[in-house]
Amino acid sequence: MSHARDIREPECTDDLAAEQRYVSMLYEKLDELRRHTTERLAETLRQTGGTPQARTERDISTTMHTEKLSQLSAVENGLCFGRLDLDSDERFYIGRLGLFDEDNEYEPLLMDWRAPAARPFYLATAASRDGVVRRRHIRTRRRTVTDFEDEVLDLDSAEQGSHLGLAGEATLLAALDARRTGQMGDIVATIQGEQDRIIRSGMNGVLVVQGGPGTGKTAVALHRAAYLLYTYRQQLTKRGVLVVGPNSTFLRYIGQVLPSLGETGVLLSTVGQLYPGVDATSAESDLTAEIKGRSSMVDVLTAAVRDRQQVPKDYVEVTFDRQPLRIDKRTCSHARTKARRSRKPHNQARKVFLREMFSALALQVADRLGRDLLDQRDIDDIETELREDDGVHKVLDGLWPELSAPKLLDELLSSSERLYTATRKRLDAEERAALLREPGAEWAPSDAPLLDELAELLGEDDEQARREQEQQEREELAYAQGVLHIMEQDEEIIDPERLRVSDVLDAELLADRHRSSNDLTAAERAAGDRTWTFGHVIVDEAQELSAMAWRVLMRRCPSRSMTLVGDISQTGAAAGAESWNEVLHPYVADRWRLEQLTINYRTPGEIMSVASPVLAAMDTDLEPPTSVRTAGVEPTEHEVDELDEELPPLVSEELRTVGDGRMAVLMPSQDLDEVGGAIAKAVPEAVVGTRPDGLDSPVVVLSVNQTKGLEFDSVFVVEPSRIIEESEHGLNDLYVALTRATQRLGVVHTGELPAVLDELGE
Ligand SMILES: Nc1ncnc2c1ncn2[C@@H]1O[C@H](COP(=O)(O)OP(=O)(O)OP(=O)(O)O)[C@@H](O)[C@H]1O
Repeated sequence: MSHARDIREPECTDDLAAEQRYVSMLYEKLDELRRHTTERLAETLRQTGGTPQARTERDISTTMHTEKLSQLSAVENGLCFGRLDLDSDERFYIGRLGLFDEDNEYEPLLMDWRAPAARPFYLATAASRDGVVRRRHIRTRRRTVTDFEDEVLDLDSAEQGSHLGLAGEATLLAALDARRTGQMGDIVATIQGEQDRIIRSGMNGVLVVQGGPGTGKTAVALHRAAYLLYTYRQQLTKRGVLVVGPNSTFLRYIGQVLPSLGETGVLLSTVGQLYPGVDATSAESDLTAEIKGRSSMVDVLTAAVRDRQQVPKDYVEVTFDRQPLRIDKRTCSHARTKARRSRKPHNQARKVFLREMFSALALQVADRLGRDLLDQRDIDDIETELREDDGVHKVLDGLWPELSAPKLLDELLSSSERLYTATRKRLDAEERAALLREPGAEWAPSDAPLLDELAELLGEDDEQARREQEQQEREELAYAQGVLHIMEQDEEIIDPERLRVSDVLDAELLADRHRSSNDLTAAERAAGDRTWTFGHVIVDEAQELSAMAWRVLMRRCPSRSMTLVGDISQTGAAAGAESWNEVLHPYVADRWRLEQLTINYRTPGEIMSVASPVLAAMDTDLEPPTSVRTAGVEPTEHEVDELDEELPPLVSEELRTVGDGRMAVLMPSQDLDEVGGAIAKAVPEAVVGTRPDGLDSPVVVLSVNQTKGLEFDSVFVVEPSRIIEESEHGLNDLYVALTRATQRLGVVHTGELPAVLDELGE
């Protein structure tokens, strides 16, 4: 039972008509705003520039109008979804953005859901009304009002209240019962009280949101991003917001939520994409990922870098100025010590090493020529010649090479000698063997944090970056000159009398325009810049991150303004977290706040009865979340002899029941190729693994760790015993798999069911 009381009486058709009139007026307003913004944008684009300042202003206006337009088109569906009637007889409509009546002193016509005054829509209860008499949930399809649900907040209705204290229960349940589409939708019309408190929590410091499966952690995290961007727009537009998710399938799944809320200034990334230019997705064993995730890898990488700062055993001889020149151990050791003592990163300390070496070698040459006969200028000349000598350079490059993170890591992981030198104090032989791989092998997700760490240890070579920037500017100018040339030729052919392009536009101006048309949002610029620091960082499935991944994220967020959402009982990664304190203590000690979500919106009661004993079997004191609803369907159990033969027909049959919904078959990763292959052969709609089209297909076959954060109308969990045995966090994995379904669950197995699923057998 809800505390919602439907007060629609016979006059409700009038009410519906009245709401339709109001909502239609809002859409007219929206159309008008779109027209106006389109005109302004066209006007701005027509301006040719003039002074640099005018050009900058034009570019800013262009970006502003373009963003405004995409925001206005994003709010088309469900523009208005609520109404608040207050004690004061005032009435507010709540929606996806704010609309005002310019002709009437900017009276609010529609209040943005994030505005402080809209808050009672999510929080007011009969016991704590906050001036609200009635809350109305308005449901629309396209621009038509189809229905509404009223809650009258008085003590009478409080007595009938739902024990879970849900707001807009009928609207909420309708949203939860809807078929899944393969894309996560926003929940802006039905955010619940405990979620709202998290969404609107202040931006400073680290906020951890712990919640069991289906409690809306992902939804809350994304709505929080939208709320923070609205409330702290100035700060956050400049630095951007980073949202980190467990894999690219998940990012595709959540990709539409923020745009549907009109927010585009957010960078979505996996850990494997945090090092610019790399999309690390290659598979690796749990052991390898776990070792690479350890914080002691910092020492390993430091040792690997030092190993590349060599001195000769005795000496190396090169010919300089037709005479032999000895580059000896003592000189090199001295230069290396000086360079290391500079405490600069490797590539910058290299300059110190070279300076020391060239000056020592110049003196050596001067001695040979007779130093008494030379003055300082002569010695400087010798040094210049040494610097320009390829032979000398080659030797010094070998002793202290300039390194890039990808090159060093690749050379380290593909050489057993280098690995031994860097890890002998930290790893045993078996662990070392787990790290060894082929040269040039694809990067795995756990490599990205190592690349980032190495980039820190190596340092950027600014000179190189500057040279590249200058080169790029020269190329842009040459390109612009080329464009002008072609345009002029065309014009000459068409009309020699006409005003020529070059009369109004020179190449530099054109190049400049080309550059500024590359005007990127903070999120886009951040994606290509390893040293970018974000205004706020949100991590979903945060329990999966390794110690090394946390180091990268903390570097990206020196202000420590972060929201971390996750569930310790769902930790699957071998390098993942056992407790939030263990993760955060090294960075913020105990200065972090914890919020908990307790209501499960996804998994129906019948399925949670099967999943809860799995949680109870783990070494945790976490409670399972309370399901908000039942589905009216009991989970099923299917014992089979041959998976390859018997599973595909079961899947086909289930697909017929699911209709136009989505289904997933989840299994141990070791079975994915064979059993997945058999399903794909027999069920043409099936997609196996994390192909981009997987979420759009009626049925997808995934391993458990590929299913993190996702949900489906119906789920088959295959071989639960093997899921438990397959990894160190096997029970957690089974718990994740069992809690992915919104309606129906089937468990398919060959041998005995594990004891934790006794409930199912009964
Ligand atoms: N207030 C709400 N109104 C409507 N739907 C909601 C609400 N809260 C959560 N949901 C829905 O419940 C489902 C589960 O939410 P979500 O995926 O955010 O949970 P989660 O805690 O991240 O789950 P997990 O940890 O198991 O991945 C989603 O379909 C989401 O849209």
